[in-house]
Amino acid sequence: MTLVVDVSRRLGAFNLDARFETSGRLTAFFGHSGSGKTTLINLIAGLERPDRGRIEIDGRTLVDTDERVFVPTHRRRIGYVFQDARLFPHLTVRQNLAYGRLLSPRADRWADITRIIELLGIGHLLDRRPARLSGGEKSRVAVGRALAASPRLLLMDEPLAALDEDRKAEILPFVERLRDELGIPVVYVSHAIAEVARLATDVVLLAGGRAVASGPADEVLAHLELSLPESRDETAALVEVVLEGRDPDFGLSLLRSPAGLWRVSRLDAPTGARLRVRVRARDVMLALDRPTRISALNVFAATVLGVTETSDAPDALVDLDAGGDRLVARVTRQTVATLGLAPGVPLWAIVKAVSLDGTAAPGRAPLSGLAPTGPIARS
Ligand SMILES: Nc1ncnc2c1ncn2[C@@H]1O[C@H](COP(=O)(O)OP(=O)(O)OP(=O)(O)O)[C@@H](O)[C@H]1O
Repeated sequence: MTLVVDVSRRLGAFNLDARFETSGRLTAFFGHSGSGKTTLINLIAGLERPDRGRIEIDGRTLVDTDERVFVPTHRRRIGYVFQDARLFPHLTVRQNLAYGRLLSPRADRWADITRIIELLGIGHLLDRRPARLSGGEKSRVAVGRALAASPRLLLMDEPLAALDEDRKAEILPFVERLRDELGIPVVYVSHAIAEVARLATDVVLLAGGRAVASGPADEVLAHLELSLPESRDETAALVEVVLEGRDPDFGLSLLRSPAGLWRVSRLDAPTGARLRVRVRARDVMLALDRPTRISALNVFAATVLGVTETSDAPDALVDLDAGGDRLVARVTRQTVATLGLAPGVPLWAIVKAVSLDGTAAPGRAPLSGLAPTGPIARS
């Protein structure tokens, strides 16, 4: 799916003026509160009209103010999961799902309800009414009802916002299954970076009503602070690893990626699990000589790909290639000068900590078995 957006919309004092294109399997709209995320998905869903502009999905125009095209919401075939589940309270789960199905024209129905029920793990809830469901169960049923309408695109507006951490952890694997097994493109609104890092294949960053960056998740998050200076500490590389096993002597988990072997605190996942770890720029140090006798366990040979000055004057971001893995380090501009950091310079990257968001790598996810661990593994 390719989603093309170029729209303006004024709401009181707020001006949305966003332009981007995405073909992601799961595109996250990430931005702080009030940045325009909900306004944008309301425009895509057809719940609001832009003052100016155009929205297209796979070449099909949904809105074009110049051409006076406005496809009404019910003809767009877009599923919408709201922050609150908005289930019909007087209907059972089964009837809520059946209602979703009724919304789709017979000829366009691809949704297999049995498969959706299995995928979301809601088979045991079918005869209950929403009042007898937990928050997490309501969210899963709301996703099921949206899918039952055989949408071409699923919009999810902070579907986990009302849930506590345990319930969130329960739902995230289901979102991963949607992304990886159902093949339906998802736009997922969030202001939680760990969720975005875990789920997104692509990211659109919103700030003050503008799309300030968009592209593959790893590229956007590696330069996050260039577009959102306030998210400085979250600037990070995403590294796909395989859990190779456990170090018998010290109980550390061993992760393998093209850069080499990573040692992190014990991770509760099956051997062979494919995971995505987040390596923050602030947690990577650089050395021209191979460091010896240091406390950090994860030291990788790398080459400088580029140096970018940040808006914070003393700092720079250094992009690195570590055997095929992309890493990013934040150092001072003085360090750039002293070490002579420039494209092609070989060096050593010392990783001080790795974030484990209970993350399954997009497209190659194990379906279960990964319980989220503490957020940071010191190494
Ligand atoms: N109908 C309206 N009239 C006036 N201002 C509005 C209206 N709807 C939204 N706004 C304003 O537009 C801005 C963007 O709102 P929006 O809900 O799109 O942000 P958001 O990024 O989704 O925020 P959050 O993460 O808090 O849900 C906010 O400043 C909001 O107050």
